[in-house]
Formats: sequence, C-alpha cells, structure tokens
Amino acid sequence: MTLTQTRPRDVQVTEIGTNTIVLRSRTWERLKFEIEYGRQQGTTSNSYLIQTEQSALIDPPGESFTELYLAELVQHIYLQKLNYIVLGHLNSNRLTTLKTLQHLAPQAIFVCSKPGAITLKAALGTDVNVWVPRNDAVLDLGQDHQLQFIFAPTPRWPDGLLTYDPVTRILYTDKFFGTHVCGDAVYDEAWKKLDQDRRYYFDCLHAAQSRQVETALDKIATLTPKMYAPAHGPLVRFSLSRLNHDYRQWSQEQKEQDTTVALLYASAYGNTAIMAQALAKGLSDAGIKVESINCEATPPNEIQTIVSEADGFLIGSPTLGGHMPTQVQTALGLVLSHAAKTKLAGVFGSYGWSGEAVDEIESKLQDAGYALGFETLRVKFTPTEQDLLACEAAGTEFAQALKKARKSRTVRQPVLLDVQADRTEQAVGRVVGSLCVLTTPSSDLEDLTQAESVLVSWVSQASFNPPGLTVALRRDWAENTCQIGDVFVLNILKEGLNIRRSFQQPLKPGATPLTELRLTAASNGCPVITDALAYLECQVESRLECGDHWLVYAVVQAGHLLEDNGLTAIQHRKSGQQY
Ligand SMILES: Cc1cc2nc3c(=O)[nH]c(=O)nc-3n(C[C@H](O)[C@H](O)[C@H](O)COP(=O)(O)O)c2cc1C
Repeated sequence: MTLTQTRPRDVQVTEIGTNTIVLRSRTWERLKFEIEYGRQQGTTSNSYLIQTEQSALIDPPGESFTELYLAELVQHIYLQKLNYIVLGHLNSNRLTTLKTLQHLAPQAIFVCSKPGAITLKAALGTDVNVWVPRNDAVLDLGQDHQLQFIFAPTPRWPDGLLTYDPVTRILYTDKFFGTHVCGDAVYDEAWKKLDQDRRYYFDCLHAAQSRQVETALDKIATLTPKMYAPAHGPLVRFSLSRLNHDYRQWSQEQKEQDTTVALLYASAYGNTAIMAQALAKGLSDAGIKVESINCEATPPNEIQTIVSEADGFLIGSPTLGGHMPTQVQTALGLVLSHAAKTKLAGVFGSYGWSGEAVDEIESKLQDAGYALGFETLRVKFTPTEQDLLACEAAGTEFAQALKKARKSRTVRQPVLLDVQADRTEQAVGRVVGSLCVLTTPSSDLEDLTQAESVLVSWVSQASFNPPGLTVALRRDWAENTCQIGDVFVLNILKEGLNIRRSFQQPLKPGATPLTELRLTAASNGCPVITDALAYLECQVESRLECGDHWLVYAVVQAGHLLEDNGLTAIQHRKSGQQY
C-alpha cells in the first residue's frame, strides 16, 4: 500500500453484495493524530447502504466527510425515502453528519444500542426517531434482508452494535477487524501485506479491551458470515477465518501477560479517551496487560475486582464544571478503599481552562500514599500529536517502573519472607515457659537414674478443675512415652540452679541425664529432682498431634512444693525456632 499524499479525499463506491453498496470515504494522508493512525497510511471511513423495499444506511462517516459523502450518497438513494440509519457506535465527530442527515431525511429512524440512543438524544433532541432493537429483534428490509443485531460493548465504545445480513452474509463489524490503510482495493485480496497494519490497529484499539473483544468474538461465532464489513480499511473477504483466528490469538496474548494495569477513565467528548488509548499502547507495547475501564459503563463491583487484582492503575478524567464526573469520583473512592498502597498509580486527563479534576485525583492519591509512575498528564482540549507521543511514552515509563518494582519484589521476596519469618520467630520466642524436667516411671526403683527424662519448657496450665496442664513433647520423645493413661512427674526447676547442663552436655558411658542429680521417687514411681522448686504428679488424659510435636494434656494428681521462696526458672529465648 503506497502513501499518495497528493490525492484528494474522495468517496469510492462499489457493490459488495445483493442490493448492497459500500461508500468508502478515503483520506490519503494522516487524518488525525490519534494513536491508531500512527502508521500514516491514511484511512477509509466505510459506510454501507442496503436497498430493497426498505433501505438502511449503515455508519455514515464523521464531519470531515459530511459534505463529500452526502453529495455521493444522493447519487444512490433519494434521501427522503431512506428508512433507517444504523449506527455501530456514536461519537461527537459523527454527530455532525447525523444532524445533517436528520435534516435531509427526517423520516429516517436511527437504529442503535441503548447507550447509543442516550448519546443521540442528548445531541439531536429527545424527539429524535430512534429504535433500540432487542436482542432477538430483526429489521426486515424486504427480499429476505432481515437484519440481525449483535450488541458488542467495549470500554472504548460502550454502545457497540454489529449488524448481520443473512442474505449477503455480510457482518457489519464497525470497529472490529478494521485497518487504517487507504487504497483502491476494496477487499483484502492482498491480506498478507495487511498483517502488520491489522496488528497495529488491534494493539491500538483493542489490546486494552481484549476481554470484551473475546466476548464479541463468541457472539459472532454463532453466525456464518462470509464477509466482514468494518468501519475502516479493506473489507475482509479473503482472510476472514485468518483474521478471526488472529483476533483470538492476540486477545489470548494479552491474557498471558503477568503484569496488569487497570486503566480507569471517563470521557464526555473523547479527549481523555484518546489519551487513554495512547497510554494503553505504551503499556501494552511494553508487555503489560491493560484492563480498560470506562467508568461510565462499568459497575462498581467490576471496577473493584479489576483494581484489586491489577498491579497498578491509571485514572483519567476530564474536568466538567470544575469537577471530575461522578463516575470517576466513584471509581476513585473504590481505588482508595481497595487498592493496596504499594500499587503504582498514574493520573491523566483533558481539561479546558482550570483542570481541577486531574489535580484533585493526583492529590488524593498522593495523600493516600500511592507512588506515581509518571508525571501527571494534563492536556488542554484535544490532544496534539505531541501530547499523544507523551502519553505513549508515559505508558512505557509506567510499565518499566512497574516491572522494576515487580522484579525487585520477586528477587527480594525470599529475603522479605526470611526477615518476616525472623520477626515471627522472635515474637514466638517471647512466649516463655517454666523450665521443667519430665520424668517417667523407673523400671528400677533402686536406680531412679534409669528412668526416662527430658527437659521441657513448653508447659502451660490448661484447666482448673481438674487441675490440668499441657506439655508439648518432641515427636521422637512422645512416640514411646506419655501415652494416654501413663503417669509422669513434672519437676519445676528453680532459678539459678543449672540443671539444664545435665541434659545438654554429652553423657559419659552408662550415664543418664539424671545420673548427677539428687533424686527421690514420687508416689507414681517417677524420679523427683529434690533440688527442684516443686513437682507435680500427673496422668496423661489426652494427646494431640501438633506438627512436629505432640501436645499432651495431663491431670495433676498431686503437687508438692519443695522450696517456699525460690523463683521458677524461666526459659527465655531469642527465637521461636528453638527451645
Ligand atoms: C459542560 C462543560 C463544562 C466544562 N467545565 C470545565 C471546567 O470547569 N474546567 C475546565 O478546565 N474545563 C472544563 N470543560 C472543558 C473540558 O474539560 C474539555 O472539553 C475536555 O477536553 C473534555 O474532555 P473529554 O473529551 O475527555 O470529556 C468543560 C466542558 C464542558 C462541555
């Protein structure tokens, strides 16, 4: 496709099916600064006319073509007999042509989605002739041209409506499957050469709304079109299944990105939306999945979910009457209450003279402690090419900051976890227990040193009545001792008496930890350390497996204080990872 800067704008007309023509309003040079026109190959604005007993005009172009287009259109239809004007979406640019058409064809009924009808009525007056088809509605033009409608809302075009004609099997896809390329070829016979342009178009317009694109693809899958008639570029006749597959795959690619940015905005006249589009392009080119949220068309619970799950978020708003629109205010409230303060934020918006909305969003986010990933973007009215390049660059900058933060989080995570674990261990270590020696019955009452004994400190009173306590025992020790019904003695050690050493140092051959201690036998046959502060004769009533320990609950059958004034030895620890 070669760029022919010198060719004047024109309207190319061709028959594309039974009773159906296309009117392609062609611009050979770059029409606008919007990011999707960045490849500078001009574009076409495709409109379609179906005429049988009744007639329907689909998607008239924007105001830069109003005159030229209408001059051509009247060569093909007597406007006072036009029955319907079907609108795949509405924008302020298209309204100029629609107003003229309303004047020239006052009998014509506008067909659009419900959100489209609201915009239309606001612009053309509440008495405008408009029909909003229900899901299963059919518009019968005669000769079997029974038009069906598919609602395909997206954040960028919440009023998206596709039209299907079962006679020609043409699906009028509006913003789906288009390309910004101007040329003489009406169809896509050279589709291989369109690959890059199609991908660029998708990346600019649909990557940030790929979830909704997939929904639209699912709806389309129920039809059997043989041609896609998009709003821009060549009609898709030779590569329909290929392009369908590409759209699926490109949408899937978005899903697979591991970092997501929620792009929240509202835009009454499209300027902030254009900025959002450029930011999204910068982000997605840098490998970020963008979830566009048109605050005016998204329920709060959905906003909340997307924001909570995203790694970062951007908020864009126009200033209207000195404020941000209510829907942005609601979204901001949801962000402030649901987005973690560690998430990276960004602010942008178009304004006319004072721009309070952007300032307010910025200061509220900063006051709440969010870091901003780029310097707030403020654009006066319609963004210029320079503005949009700045938006795209800001998207890239944001993506890089986000990836850097994520990378350092990933690298540091184990360290953070270690530190956290350390703190947890230290905290657990602050739980103190009295240092005790637990002894079990000796098989030889003549030699109490042969009894099993273990130093314990995870001891706690567990009940008043009966007096009961719990002791946590290491798994290997608990396996063969302290079974339910077994008895033991808990020797409560005295502060200053270093008995612990006996249990911690290597033993001489034939010795036990009790060998060097003075012992007597309790009535249950267990050794009592006579230098202890007190001892308790206990019987095990229940056991509970607790990770690498067993928790033994025992009822105290008898207790004896061996020294009135001594202090209980406490096991002070630095960490909960050791006794
Ligand atoms: C009804 C109305 C009220 C506006 N009020 C303000 C305002 O208070 N301060 C300001 O800076 N711009 C104001 N503007 C200008 C808009 O902010 C400006 O047109 C902006 O580009 C709109 O962005 P949008 O296309 O994303 O909706 C106002 C515009 C309209 C139509």
